[in-house]
Amino acid sequence: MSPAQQAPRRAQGDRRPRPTSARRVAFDVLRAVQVDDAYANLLLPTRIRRAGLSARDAAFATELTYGSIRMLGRYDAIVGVASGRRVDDIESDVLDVMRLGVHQLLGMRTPTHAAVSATVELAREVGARRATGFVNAVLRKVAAKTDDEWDALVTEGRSGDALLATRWSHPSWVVAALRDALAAERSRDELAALLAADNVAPRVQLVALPGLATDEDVRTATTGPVATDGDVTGADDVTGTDDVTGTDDRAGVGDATGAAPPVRIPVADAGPVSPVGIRGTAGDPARVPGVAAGRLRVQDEGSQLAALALTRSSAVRAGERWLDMCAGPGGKAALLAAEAAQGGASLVANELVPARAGLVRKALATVAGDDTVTVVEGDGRRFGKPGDEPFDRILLDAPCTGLGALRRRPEARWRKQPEDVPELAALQAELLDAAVRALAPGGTLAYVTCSPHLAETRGQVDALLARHGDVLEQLDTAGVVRSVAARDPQVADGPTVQLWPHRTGTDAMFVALFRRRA
Ligand SMILES: C[S@@+](CC[C@H](N)C(=O)[O-])C[C@H]1O[C@@H](n2cnc3c(N)ncnc32)[C@H](O)[C@@H]1O
Repeated sequence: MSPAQQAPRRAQGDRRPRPTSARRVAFDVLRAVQVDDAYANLLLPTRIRRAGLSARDAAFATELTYGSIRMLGRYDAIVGVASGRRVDDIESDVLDVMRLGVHQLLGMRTPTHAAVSATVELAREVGARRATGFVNAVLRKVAAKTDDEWDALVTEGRSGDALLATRWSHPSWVVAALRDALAAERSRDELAALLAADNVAPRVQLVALPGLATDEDVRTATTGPVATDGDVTGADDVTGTDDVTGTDDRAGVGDATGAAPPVRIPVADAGPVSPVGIRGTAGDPARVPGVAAGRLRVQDEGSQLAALALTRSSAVRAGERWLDMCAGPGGKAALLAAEAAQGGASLVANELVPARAGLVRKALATVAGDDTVTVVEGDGRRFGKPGDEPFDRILLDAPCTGLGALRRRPEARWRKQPEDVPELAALQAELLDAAVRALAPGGTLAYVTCSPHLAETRGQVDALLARHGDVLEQLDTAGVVRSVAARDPQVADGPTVQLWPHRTGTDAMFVALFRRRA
């Protein structure tokens, strides 16, 4: 049993400060996510370091934190049934303690005694002493049933999106949005597999920057145990995701009617889908020499394909001018810069938020010199004014709901609201208008989102063509992505591309390519 699973015994009267346990780290991060709107993937590595957790306890804290946040909706339903109370009536710190306990019992298979006693101890430690009896009683009830039995109980009387939302711990509006996006490519029957994939911890993926990464970099990056996103302690671009290699054998859903065949997430470790991607990274990527030197970067392979779809859709002519309109924190800009340097093009990387522009500068510092890249700060909507020099290739990786990256951002599914969509869609449309203005005749525009929400993807493209169909021509994006990819990216035919985590093990990136008529 690891120290994380056993409450330390201390002599009476021992006044030394108690070492921070893995469970306490997970509790503190869960609280900060709820109360201060913190981001788990940014806060957790700091807290783990500060607590001095061993590698094993760090892994325990990571799974406990991420898993509890992802499965929060489902666990609240279980706590509601087990306690006989509305979760809204349970004090929030006590509820957080119980969420962590339920994840140990149902999500991590921690032995019942260890999970219950250590969670009761945690309640005491965080000042919820008054509730230790309640926590103990509820967790014992939870432990008395299997996950499948709980599934039947919490989904009883529910159907359609409400059933899927509870079973797979997604808000109903997100389930509906994902269903609509799959239905748009006649893949509605993949919904359960997608929802299940969103709940699997992603593995880190790296990009080997063209012209910079060496064979030795790639070799040293792939030797050793596989890391998940939570192991990333030092990379500034925490965009790693991966294959859905887990198998979730909880009774699943075949459709929204509640029939429950098991959902098997495909074991998709067929090697990288990006020609410059690396999967199966060894240990903490921040300690990989090529990453430390900036020749390799943590980056989801969907993001890599999106960037390469722009840079490799046609041969690069020396002297081309490229623009990354919304570049922060600089993941795609780094790949664009490496590609630009290879082809003799130059890149302007723009970002609205100064702190994020700083991250872009940092990302580009080791990739290309000032003759190749310029980082500028400001609103992307200012581009394309009369008299401005146009760009030959533009990447608009637009601010979006991020519903395509729910595996990596565990709290995102609970934080985004349906009301965010129209506001973001309006901004995306204005940025697209600016991109069209700024595009040179014959130039290529890549519109990219890490969201599959139709209002941000196909809907946005239809509206763009309605406004600018006279000057814009749609390219065969599916053909381009297939030609760029290292293996079949499993995308539907058509002028736009939607990647999916349950198919390719990438984020659900959307890509649409356009050419400005000469
Ligand atoms: C999806 S992220 C871009 C991710 C980036 N391409 C990468 O691969 O690392 C969108 C970025 O757009 C920025 N942004 C939001 N509104 C903007 C605007 N009006 N003009 C320019 N950038 C904006 C956000 O701050 C955010 O950094």
